[in-house]
Order: sequence, then C-alpha cells, then structure tokens
Amino acid sequence: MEDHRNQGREFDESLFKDVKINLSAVARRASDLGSRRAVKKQQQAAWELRAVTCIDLTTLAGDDTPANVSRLCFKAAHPLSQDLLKLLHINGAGISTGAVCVYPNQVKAAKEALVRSGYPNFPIASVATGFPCGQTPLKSRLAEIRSAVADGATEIDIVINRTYALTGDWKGVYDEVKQMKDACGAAHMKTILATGELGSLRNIYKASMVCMMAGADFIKTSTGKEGVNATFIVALVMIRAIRDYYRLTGVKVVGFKPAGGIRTAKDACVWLSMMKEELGDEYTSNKLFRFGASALLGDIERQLYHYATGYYPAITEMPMG
Ligand SMILES: O=C[C@H](O)COP(=O)(O)O
Repeated sequence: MEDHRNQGREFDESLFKDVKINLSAVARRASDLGSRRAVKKQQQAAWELRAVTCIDLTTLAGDDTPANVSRLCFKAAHPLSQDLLKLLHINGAGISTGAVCVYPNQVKAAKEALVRSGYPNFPIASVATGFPCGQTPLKSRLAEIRSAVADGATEIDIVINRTYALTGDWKGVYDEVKQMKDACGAAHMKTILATGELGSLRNIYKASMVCMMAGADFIKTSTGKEGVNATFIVALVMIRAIRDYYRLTGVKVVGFKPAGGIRTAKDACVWLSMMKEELGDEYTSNKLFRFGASALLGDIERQLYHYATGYYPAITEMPMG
C-alpha cells in the first residue's frame, strides 16, 4: 500500500465528547442508499472491477490450512480468470485485489505462497490482538502484532478493547491503540471497532475519533464475527468521523473498511457510490477504501460473466469462491 501514513496526535477529548448523532437523518440517508437505482451495463461492470481491486480477500476460519491459504493468495493476485478477462477484453489489465487477509498463524504460509507465485510484494493483512474479541492480556496482543509483521504481514487489522469503550475509558482505548500502532512498525494499521458491540452510534463516533488520534491508517467496522457487522448507518457515522477529523486536524490519510456480510456485487457498487459521494473519488481506490470480504468476489465474477455473455455461468464454469 502506498505510504498514506497517519502519524496520530495527542489524545484530545474535545474532538468527540459533545458529539450528537441525528439518528433520523442518518437512517434516512442509509435507507436512500439501499433503495436507489444502480448503474447498469458497462458502468456497472466498471464499478464491479473497481470493487475487485478494493477487496481484502479474507479467510478467517478455525480450519484454515496452508493449502486453502495458498489458493486464496493466488486468487487474490489473479481474482478474474483469463477466460473472463478475454470476454471483457481486458486481458493484461493487471487487476488484483487490495490484499489477502488471514490469521497471524497463516501469514507465513501466505507469504510463501505469494513468493512462489511471483508476487513477493503482494499486501498481506493479518488480524491480530486476540481477534475477534481482544480479551487477552495487552502484552500478548502486542506480541501477536510483532510476530505477524515478522512473518511478512504488511497490514495489521487490530481489534479495540470493547470493555474500555463500553465503560467510557476512551483514554484507555487510545493508549492501547497507540501501543499497537508502535508495534506495527512499518505495517499499516486498521482498527476494528466491532461496531455491533459498541452499544450506540455515539460510541462508534467516539471510537472512530480516538483510533484516528492514536494513529489508525484505516478504521474498520467489524470483525465479521459480531451479530451485526457492516451496515450503512454505522458506515455513515464512521465516514463522517473521518471527514470531521480531516476538518479538525488537516489529516486526510485515514481509510475506511466495511467488513462482514458484504456478499453481492450490487451491494459493493452501493458502498462505492456512498464513498464517492461522502468523501470523494480518492475514497473509491484501495489506498483509502477496502472491503473485508470472503464471498463478495464470487458474486462479482458471476455478474461480470453475465455482462460479457448475457447469461450466468454454470457452476462448473465458475466454481464459487
Ligand atoms: O474482514 C473480515 C470479515 O470477517 C469478512 O467477513 P465475511 O466473511 O462476512 O465476508
């Protein structure tokens, strides 16, 4: 990832303590996003291709093995088949996803697979800090970050301490995230707010501001393991925190990553149009926007195939995932 680095700043409660959220306005905007007429034909295909480049292609399962991680890495580097690229007349376009995202224990396997397939510098994101709950001693959470970076992770997706957030200890959240940022070293840090467990939109806004102050390069909605993950309402609160942070501090390098339950090409295009409207074109590139997704790519492939041929592929022509 190009060096958009957020150096962070001192903890400053004034950036969030009096925040008020206009829930009806946010809900109305979110509802409008989901109901609008989507782009069609080649514009739709172009947005879908852009979405592919923003995916952190993810596997975060207890039964992950070096074999399925290696397959994921090859898919991340070559997300669309040669046949589909030819049908779209874009073979040689060099389209790849934004990164591959795995557990810390699988980073080494991912690195070896990418080196073997000729992509030694392909971005590897690793979740860390006791993902998904974060309920382990800070010392071990920091060690996990360092270990993942040492194994080849170039991006770290940390989880914030929801116990501190729910008890209003925002300085505690800040101090931990700042130490995590230091442990990341040269790796980019995305901070997972686990918004489904933060209890209120005000807490989501506060957590967003605190993480940006602590040096987050991205703020990310969810682990994908909460009961409720990426929603447009939550996203709008976080996106507006990014905009407020820029207005208050002049720092624009903080990206946004919705994760959990984003499954369809149609949804992906709505997310991208929201980013474009709310934060501008630069937030539709993988430097400042990522999807945390494990199944989204499969549906995008099917839609692109349908656009190129006029019919959906048989399962034999395009095995899912
Ligand atoms: O970013 C990580 C998420 O766990 C992906 O969620 P998903 O499997 O619902 O796409």
